[in-house]
This record gives sequence, structure tokens and C-alpha cells, in this order.
Amino acid sequence: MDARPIIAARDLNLWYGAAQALYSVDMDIPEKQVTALIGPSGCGKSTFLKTLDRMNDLVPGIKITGSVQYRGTEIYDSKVDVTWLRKQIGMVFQKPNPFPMSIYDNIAYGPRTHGVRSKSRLDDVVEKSLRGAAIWDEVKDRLKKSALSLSGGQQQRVCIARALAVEPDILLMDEATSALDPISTSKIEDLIADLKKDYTIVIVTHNMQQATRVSDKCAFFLLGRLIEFGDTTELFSVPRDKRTEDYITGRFG
Ligand SMILES: Nc1ncnc2c1ncn2[C@@H]1O[C@H](COP(=O)(O)OP(=O)(O)OP(=O)(O)O)[C@@H](O)[C@H]1O
Repeated sequence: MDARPIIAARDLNLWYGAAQALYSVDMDIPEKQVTALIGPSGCGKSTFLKTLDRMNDLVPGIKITGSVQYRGTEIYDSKVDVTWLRKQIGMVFQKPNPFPMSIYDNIAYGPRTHGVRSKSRLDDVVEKSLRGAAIWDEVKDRLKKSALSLSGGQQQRVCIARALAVEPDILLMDEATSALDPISTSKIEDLIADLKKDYTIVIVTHNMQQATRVSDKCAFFLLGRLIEFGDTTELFSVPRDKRTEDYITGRFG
């Protein structure tokens, strides 16, 4: 029996203008596990991921109905402070997007925004976050250099460190390895396995091998609907739905 979910989505519907992108999605995301969202292009994986930290809020014409609770708090309640929510629930994007500033300042940015001023505290957070993202040894002698001088794989780990620096509860990753070479991808997959000791992780991936390698739970979306959700090993070995089976065996998508 799973523990209480850290995120519970219920009857979640989302429209971009007249076009409905999510249909009545129910999902319980377990704490300190990796949940992978899979499905063919345009099925709503990224849209669903973004609803979890209200990244869609500013899209013109968007309409959302239903419920998303984070640790029992209704995140679409008007009383919720979105800055607080995004501190709890961090996001790493497909393309590494470090700020055009030093490695150090990239990591210190979030804590400074949240009021941390002490140099020694910031030094500690920078080191701890870079260690947490498995990149400290590669950058410790060049913290004052621009983050843009790093390789794509290193930049992505700096972005993960930047997300960790504000001590989030949940990390969302939207195809975070799809722009990276195989070695960088494998480093980030190892990192994900390591991070789930301390964090809940939700990833969107096009790569089914990646989903089987890194995730505990897997959700298969099709045309805006959640078709199947369960233990990754079960979903890939004994899918309950014919459409899941067709997708994972490469019959479409
Ligand atoms: N900002 C937007 N405005 C209008 N429509 C959008 C927007 N973002 C996504 N959509 C539409 O919503 C649907 C779901 O898109 P979404 O990006 O969530 O799918 P996805 O499964 O993540 O796809 P991919 O794997 O290609 O990234 C698609 O039909 C897409 O065109």
C-alpha cells in the first residue's frame, strides 16, 4: 500500500482557448519516488507537468478545472502564493537555461531572492547544491566563470543545482536529457536515482528506455487522457490497456 500521495490530481481538465488538452486526469504521485510521464507527441505530458507548479498560469486563454493538491493544499486556490509554490516545486527544462552570469551566481540567485544575504551561508548553499547535482568537482575551481562556458550536460546539472538551491520538495523535469549526449544523459539518470532519496521527482520523457531505467511509477497519456498509471515494471511488462501495449511495443507514436 502506497503512502499518502504528495500530489493528488482529480478530474483535471485544461483548455488552451477552445482546444482541450487534458481530460479528467486523476493521478496520485507518491513521495520520494520517480514518476515518469510518457506518451506520443502532443498527448499532454508537458501540459500536465506544468499544471503541477502553475507554470501555465500566464498562457492566454487557458482554463483549468478540477483539483490539484500538493500535501493537501489546493494549489489553484486564490490564496496560494505562487512564489511559495514554485519554491516547493522546482522545474528543470528541456534545454539547459543557465542565467548569463557566473556559476556561483546562478546557484545563489534563488536563495538571494528568498532573502539569504550571508556570504558564508551562500557559499555553503552553492557547494551543497552543486554537490547534490553531481557537478561540484567539475566546477569548484571556476565558480566565478560564466555558466554559459560549460558544456550542455554541465549546464543542465548547474540548472538542477539551481533548482536544488532553494530546497524544493519536488523536482519536475521536462525532457531534461533530450538535448544531451548519451554520457551526459547517463550522468543525469544516475543523478535522478540519487536525488530521489531526498526529493520527489516527476519527469517527462520520450525515451521509454529512460522511463524503465529511472522511474518507479509511470503514466501513459494519449490525446490528453491518462490511459494507464502504475508501477513502471508492471506497466511495461503487463500493460492493462491495449493502447498502452501498442505504444510501448512501438506500434504507434
Ligand atoms: N501554450 C499553448 N497554447 C496552445 N496550445 C498548446 C500550448 N501548449 C501546448 N498546446 C497544445 O496542447 C496539446 C498538448 O501539448 P503538450 O506540449 O502538453 O504535449 P506533450 O505530450 O508534452 O508533447 P511533446 O512530447 O511533443 O512535447 C497539444 O495539442 C499542443 O499543441
